[in-house]
Amino acid sequence: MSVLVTGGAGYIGSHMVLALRDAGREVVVLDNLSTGFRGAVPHDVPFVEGNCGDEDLVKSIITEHGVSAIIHFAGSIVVPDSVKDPLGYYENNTVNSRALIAAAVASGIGHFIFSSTAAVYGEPPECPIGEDLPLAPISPYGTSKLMTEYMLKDTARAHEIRFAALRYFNVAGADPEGRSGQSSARATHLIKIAAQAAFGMRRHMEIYGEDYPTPDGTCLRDYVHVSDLAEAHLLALRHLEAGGGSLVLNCGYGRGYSVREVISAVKRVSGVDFDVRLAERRAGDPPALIARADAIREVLGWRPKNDDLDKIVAHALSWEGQLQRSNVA
Ligand SMILES: NC(=O)c1ccc[n+]([C@@H]2O[C@H](COP(=O)([O-])OP(=O)(O)OC[C@H]3O[C@@H](n4cnc5c(N)ncnc54)[C@H](O)[C@@H]3O)[C@@H](O)[C@H]2O)c1
Ligand SMILES: O=c1ccn([C@@H]2O[C@H](COP(=O)(O)OP(=O)(O)O[C@H]3O[C@H](CO)[C@H](O)[C@H](O)[C@H]3O)[C@@H](O)[C@H]2O)c(=O)[nH]1
Repeated sequence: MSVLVTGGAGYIGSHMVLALRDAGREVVVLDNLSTGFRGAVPHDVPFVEGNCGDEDLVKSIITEHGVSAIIHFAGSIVVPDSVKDPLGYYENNTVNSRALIAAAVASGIGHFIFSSTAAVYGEPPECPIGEDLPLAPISPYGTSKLMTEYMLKDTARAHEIRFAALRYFNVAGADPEGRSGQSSARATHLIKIAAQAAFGMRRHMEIYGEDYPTPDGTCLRDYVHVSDLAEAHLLALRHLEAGGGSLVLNCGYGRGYSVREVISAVKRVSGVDFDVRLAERRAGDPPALIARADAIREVLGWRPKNDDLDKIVAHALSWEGQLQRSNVA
């Protein structure tokens, strides 16, 4: 029995493919390569280039590869882009997810794991953020993801399918063995940008606002290592396969670091004192997003191995170095 990974050529999906293979599972990847890289998927893993919203294609992959579970990473992920192009985001994140879920139901798939996000909470009234806080996304990106959570909940009531929606906080780092990492040069994420600055690929970087109500005035985020996140999906898959019920869980460590603390860590670990400037606040950035993280540990027995900011930064830098060497070569 095989696991279908949509978006498996992307940043998080490629780490999932590695984790599944390391666990001895059969995998097939479906990705349209809009932001992913063919080279991120090992050559001995079956790869189909196409749209996860193509129901007939998904059904044929399920039949051909004997798929028993789907892990769905495919989607569009840049929050400000979703504000400029809401219908594009609803199309790719919600409409295509609907088609994927329909293909799963029609093909008798019993287990479905979905990449949700802390963005479903919007600007939460309290922090750390428990799963039971109000769901009030403030961007089309967050809403497009929440709508997929709702579709899964309703579908699981009506059909023989159970799901896990994992609400990721800030995903960062790279495979500790150097097999994958965040490859998109256009990435907007803080640690990726700071790593690019450390390698001289940017002349400087900016801090978006230092007048937030936080200890040093910059935003607090809960940075979770991408390999720990992949491990959480494996545990969620085992939970569903063992007959466990559907789940909605935060995936973070429950500790926040400020933008300044992250930049200091990148400077300390890289040994490079790159230029950092102060800029205006970026629209839509909540001051603090920190997970209440006990449920995932209790329910799934998740024991992250990389819960350490310097380690996350070291792995991100190591991957950035590999990327740079391969671009120069
Ligand atoms: N990176 C984060 O911090 C973060 C946080 C919360 C949630 N997420 C979610 O995790 C998932 C993966 O994010 P990522 O950071 O790896 O992004 P990514 O852009 O690296 O990966 C997305 C992958 O999906 C593919 N894709 C996009 N639309 C597709 C479609 N219609 N059909 C087939 N393939 C398609 C892309 O080519 C890419 O390989 C996304 O759903 C995202 O919303 C990410
Ligand atoms: O060059 C930069 C980049 C980021 N930041 C700041 O660093 C913090 C983290 O920003 P990221 O862009 O790395 O991450 P976000 O918190 O905006 O968002 C990420 O996490 C969210 C959930 O927490 C969503 O899932 C979203 O998809 C994902 O990009 C923010 O305060 C941001 O303003 C800077 O100061 N300078």
